[in-house]
Amino acid sequence: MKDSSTAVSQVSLLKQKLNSAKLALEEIHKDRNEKLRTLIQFLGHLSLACKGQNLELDNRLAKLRHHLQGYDQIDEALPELVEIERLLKGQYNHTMTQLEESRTSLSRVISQIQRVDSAPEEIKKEINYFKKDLNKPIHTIWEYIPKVEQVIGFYEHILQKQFAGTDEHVILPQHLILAKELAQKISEIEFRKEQRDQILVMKEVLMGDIKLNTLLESYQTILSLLLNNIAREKTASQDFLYALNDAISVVRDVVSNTANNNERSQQIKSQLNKEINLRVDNADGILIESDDLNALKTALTIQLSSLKDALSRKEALENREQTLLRKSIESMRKELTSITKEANSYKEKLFEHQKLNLLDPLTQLPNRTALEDRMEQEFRNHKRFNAPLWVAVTDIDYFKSVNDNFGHSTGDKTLQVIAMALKNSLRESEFVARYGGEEFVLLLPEVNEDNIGLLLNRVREKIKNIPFKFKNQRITVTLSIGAAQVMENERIEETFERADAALYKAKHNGRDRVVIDI
Ligand SMILES: Nc1nc2c(ncn2[C@@H]2O[C@H](COP(=O)(O)OP(=O)(O)OP(=O)(O)O)[C@@H](O)[C@H]2O)c(=O)[nH]1
Repeated sequence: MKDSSTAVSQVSLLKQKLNSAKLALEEIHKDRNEKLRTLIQFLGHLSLACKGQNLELDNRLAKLRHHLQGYDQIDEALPELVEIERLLKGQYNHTMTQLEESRTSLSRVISQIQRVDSAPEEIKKEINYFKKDLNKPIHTIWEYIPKVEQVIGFYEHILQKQFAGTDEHVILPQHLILAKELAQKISEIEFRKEQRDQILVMKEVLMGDIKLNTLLESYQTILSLLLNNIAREKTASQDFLYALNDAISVVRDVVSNTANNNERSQQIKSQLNKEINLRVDNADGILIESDDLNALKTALTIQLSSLKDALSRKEALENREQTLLRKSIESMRKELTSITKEANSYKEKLFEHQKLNLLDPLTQLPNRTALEDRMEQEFRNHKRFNAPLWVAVTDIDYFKSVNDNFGHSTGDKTLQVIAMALKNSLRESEFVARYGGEEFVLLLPEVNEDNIGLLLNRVREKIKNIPFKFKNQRITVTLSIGAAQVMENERIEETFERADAALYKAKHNGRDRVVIDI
């Protein structure tokens, strides 16, 4: 009985121990599973980090993760671990060799950059430091990447500098057209005497093989010359206005001073008049009242001396007044003379300017604006007097070849000679203007239909016979001319268009001829 109860208690003790052993085992399992999970996670990250570097390593890491999923397969995982360790070592050596190779090629690149002479000094210094630093070994790819970035930075710097310094931008056909147009425009603008040489040089450059930068610089220079001229004109008119303003203030001061003086004089004068009247009244009273001649004499003498005194004060006052007035008039006259002079010179300048605005600066012939004015005027006369009026448009033949073969300045001189010859071949009442480029327009009033052909052919022959000699070569320059007469109920602009169309025909039919639109 005693034994059985001992056995029961022993069994119960053993049960207890078994239970607690079970619990402890569960605890160990739990702990192991957690550690395995962490290990698998770690392997997952490791696989990701190594992915793509070595295919075998990738596979083995995946296998290892798989083995570790089950406790039973842990033993199978051990040989995998040894293999992975071997592969990792190999991978490390491979990476180190690659890094060393990359470091050597980076050194080569940097030596090449060092050879770029145009590199800025500060960059050259930085490159030197960088090259020294590159002698130290590189252990990881993460040390290598910033170095590559630095080299790219050096390249960028040098390229930027080179692009900024270069003026070899590509010049396109439209740039050349712009350059020619600019040359043309500046021949139509009147520049100041001291600016003309600069403009001539610029024109020559613009007509030649120009670079884009030079074209931009020319635009900039012309703009600043024009702005400078505008500013000068503004200053001239401002100066005149200031002078006018000063003169007006002086005159206003003189007038107001004179008015003040006058007022004061008037007051003194009226006092003096009162005093004089009083003295005369007193003298009257004395004459009436006095019986004694001696007393009368004495009293009158006193009154007369006071009267004399008042009169001489009045005279002095009037003299002073006159002097002041003379002075005022004199200073006003001076101011007016000076302002008249100023106004005259300003008027002259304006007139000159107006004249210049109507003149073509190269040929000194009336320009297109002047032509438009004259056309209106001639058209009015034609309407009023019912007299014939002709418009002739003329253009130099193959003028481009003069420029191309002998230079633009020879072209300019040719234009000047032809312009003069055209002007000299016309009568006083006739008119010629430079319409633009190598085109001229003639207005011919009072020429009848029978004579127009003769007249224009004479002009054409005259130009053809000018003995031009360029580079020791005798050159004949010819004109093509188109003409039309103003018809009834026609605007002069329409006549112009018909004359222009006739010129086109003259060109088309072989040039050096006159075509009249009838
Ligand atoms: N030197 C100079 N040349 C000018 C001026 N204005 C226009 N030209 C030139 O005149 C030439 C006109 O050429 P085109 O319109 O081709 O005519 P073209 O050579 O005269 O030939 P056709 O008119 O067909 O007979 C261009 O080369 C212009 O540059 C100027 O003020 N000075």
